[in-house]
Amino acid sequence: MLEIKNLTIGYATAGGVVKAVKEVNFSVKPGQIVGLVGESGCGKSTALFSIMGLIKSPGKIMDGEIVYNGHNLASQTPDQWRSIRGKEIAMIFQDPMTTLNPAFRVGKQIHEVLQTHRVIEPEKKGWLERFKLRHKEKERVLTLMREVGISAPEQRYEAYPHQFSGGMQQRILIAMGLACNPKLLLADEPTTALDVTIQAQILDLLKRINKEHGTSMIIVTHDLGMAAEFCHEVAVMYAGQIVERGPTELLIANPKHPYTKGLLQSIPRITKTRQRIEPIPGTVVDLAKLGDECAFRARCSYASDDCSNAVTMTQISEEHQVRCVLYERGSEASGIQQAAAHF
Ligand SMILES: Nc1ncnc2c1ncn2[C@@H]1O[C@H](COP(=O)(O)OP(=O)(O)OP(=O)(O)O)[C@@H](O)[C@H]1O
Repeated sequence: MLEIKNLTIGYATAGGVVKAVKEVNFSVKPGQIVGLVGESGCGKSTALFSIMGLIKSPGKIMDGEIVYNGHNLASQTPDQWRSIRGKEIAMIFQDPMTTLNPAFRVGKQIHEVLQTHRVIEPEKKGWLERFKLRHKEKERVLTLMREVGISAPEQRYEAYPHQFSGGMQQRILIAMGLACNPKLLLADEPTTALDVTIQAQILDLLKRINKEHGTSMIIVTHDLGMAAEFCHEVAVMYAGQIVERGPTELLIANPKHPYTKGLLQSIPRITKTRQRIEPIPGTVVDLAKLGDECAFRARCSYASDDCSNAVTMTQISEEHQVRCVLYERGSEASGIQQAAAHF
């Protein structure tokens, strides 16, 4: 359904071009949920926004393809992009308060998505037909509100965003995303602004939508624990590159990259009392200063001189890939493979 091929996105800055996304490859199959996971500044949102055609200057797609159902979106005109945005591919943003317009009633805001894409085409232009169309569209809005768990939608249609809690506002955004029955839903940290119990409810809702409508999803999150529960596949990003990718169960049970391992060790677990959480030392490298070397080497306890060269993706098994010199072909000779075995 979606294949990202060798995608590189750069931002022009005073200090030169910063590659926020660098030679990224991943795919999404119909009905699949893929998680893009990593710390802040790793390029997750840039990768996600590019699929919606929302990279703005000084950002630019420098290389690669975004192939959606056989068409390369990266070479589309803004008009072509507009025709699929919201209809085929929709997006839920991180903070509902900045996405919803505080001056308009929520029902009207969901209604507007339907109007923009004309899911229900007017057969004729007479006043009766227009009245019937408006009625049908309002019914669709109420159905959407009910589907995302908003009770008494008839009354709440008329309410303003500030009259809803954070969780309910996020449900409104999900209803807007679903309005045109998209095949692919993109979510940028959809639960970050919510408290834990509400987070779980929103994730349950997204899971139900995925199961009932077969909607594929890409979820961007810094929380590997959340991705482990929610996604079929996980791609771990670091400094603009995917460093490990694979089916969730495989990747969680058998993480290969030191960064993935570090992310896993920093997840608190309530089942283990007095468990020691091991934060990853240091911070994400400054992308402007990054060359071809492994971007994680300064924070990695396994770093060696070999890490100063460009690192390619190594196929661990049919579906599991990792970008680390510990697993690169030829490393056996230098004995590094032994370190990997103990890792
Ligand atoms: N408008 C911009 N101008 C210059 N550089 C930018 C711009 N936007 C992003 N970047 C660069 O791209 C990098 C990746 O940003 P991006 O927002 O995609 O990361 P992220 O992993 O989604 O982080 P977050 O979770 O904080 O949104 C940033 O660290 C920054 O160096």
